[in-house]
Amino acid sequence: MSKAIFIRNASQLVTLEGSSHAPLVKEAMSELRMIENGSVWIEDGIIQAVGTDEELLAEYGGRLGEAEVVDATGKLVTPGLVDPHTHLVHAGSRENEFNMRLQGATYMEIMNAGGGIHATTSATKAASHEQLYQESYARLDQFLLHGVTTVEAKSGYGMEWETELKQLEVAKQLNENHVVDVVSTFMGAHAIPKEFKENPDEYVRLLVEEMIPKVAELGLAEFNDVFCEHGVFTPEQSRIILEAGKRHGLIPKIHADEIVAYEGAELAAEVGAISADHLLKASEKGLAAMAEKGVVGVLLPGTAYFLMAESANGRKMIDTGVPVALSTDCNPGSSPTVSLPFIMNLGCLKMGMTPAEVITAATINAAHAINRGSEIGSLEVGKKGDVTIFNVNNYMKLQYSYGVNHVDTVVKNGVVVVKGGQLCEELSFSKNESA
Ligand SMILES: N=CN[C@@H](CCC(=O)O)C(=O)O
Ligand SMILES: [Zn+2]
Repeated sequence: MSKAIFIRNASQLVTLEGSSHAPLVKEAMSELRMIENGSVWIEDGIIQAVGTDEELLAEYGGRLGEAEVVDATGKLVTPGLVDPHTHLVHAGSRENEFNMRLQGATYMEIMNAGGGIHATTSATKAASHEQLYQESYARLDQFLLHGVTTVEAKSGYGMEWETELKQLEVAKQLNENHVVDVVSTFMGAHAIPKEFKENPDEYVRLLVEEMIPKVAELGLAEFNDVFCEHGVFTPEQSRIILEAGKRHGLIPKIHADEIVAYEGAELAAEVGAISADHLLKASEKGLAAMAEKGVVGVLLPGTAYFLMAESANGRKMIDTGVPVALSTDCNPGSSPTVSLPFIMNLGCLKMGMTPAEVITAATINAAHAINRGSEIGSLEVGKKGDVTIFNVNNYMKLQYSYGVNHVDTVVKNGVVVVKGGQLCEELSFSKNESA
């Protein structure tokens, strides 16, 4: 059992209280439910009280000696950030492709020539379980240093059973051993493997009849994702794959309308996906359907930035009523970053979102995109003690002052794991010890 934590006197404490049941939409995305001079009492890993410092002192003043006090005077306190779309578990990097793209090659040209996702697939296949674990563990440390306490992680750099299994097992082990929570998605449908180029439907059959049932049976993923894109999986193939996942209890997610308009947003609404991600080219009809069905739009402005493409229109999506979340899309090809705060800055500057909206998008709405809205994403009684403290005194400054890591302290499951912007070395980062 961990010591109580008393975070005191934040200049702004963003609670986002009251939105655990459904993601926030439209104007409600700007309602941060902020408390000035705010404090939080966490015990046994769970938030016990949230209010002004005066209110909490009245309730817990007699127990001050029992708690580790974190002075947040002059600081911004938010729920631990949530990243709902990453390709965390992979081996290697692709700076050579970065160079090729700077000289005019496109992402799809590189992939169709056997690079891109295929290059990372080869590196991931060749890596041992231990290598993959260590590389991904180091990335999780970096996520934590940037204020992120929960990360979704997709497989998809195998596209054959053995390597998909290795990626999912690494993700499971990371979730067990690292303080950051890792939520798994099966993405065997990340590309058409080279061996199936002439007969992609045969690979779809393999996914539907063999891989998806095995993943579900082993309990290795909660979600099933597909790259629905011209030249990758067609909407019809995507529908077949997502429906198969549903039959096995895997919740659909979809990489939709990233490079060309392909009715991915419409498909997400039709199959009842929890989120549709990318959406750079999504149609108005598709976005309206997503808004109606409450499908979260996970926007990845870091990918557009890195691929030198025009960002998705976050402003229009919010005004249409789509619940919007933000993510790094951390992957070695189109977004090699772990900085969710930088992505939030891009949300403002490239997608017309406000500083308040991007906080909602990286906390409670991101939590809903991975079915965790009732556990994380807001600071309220009964939720996990996941808190990020920034060295700025107001939420607007977090986006205004960009390119700097403002994270001062991170509390995960009620334990201080980052202090003064550094990982706490005394912690072994084992969940069993921190919870
Ligand atoms: N678009 C497809 N998948 C990833 C990129 C993966 C890669 O290039 O390795 C994405 O979400 O951007
Ligand atoms: Zn992705």
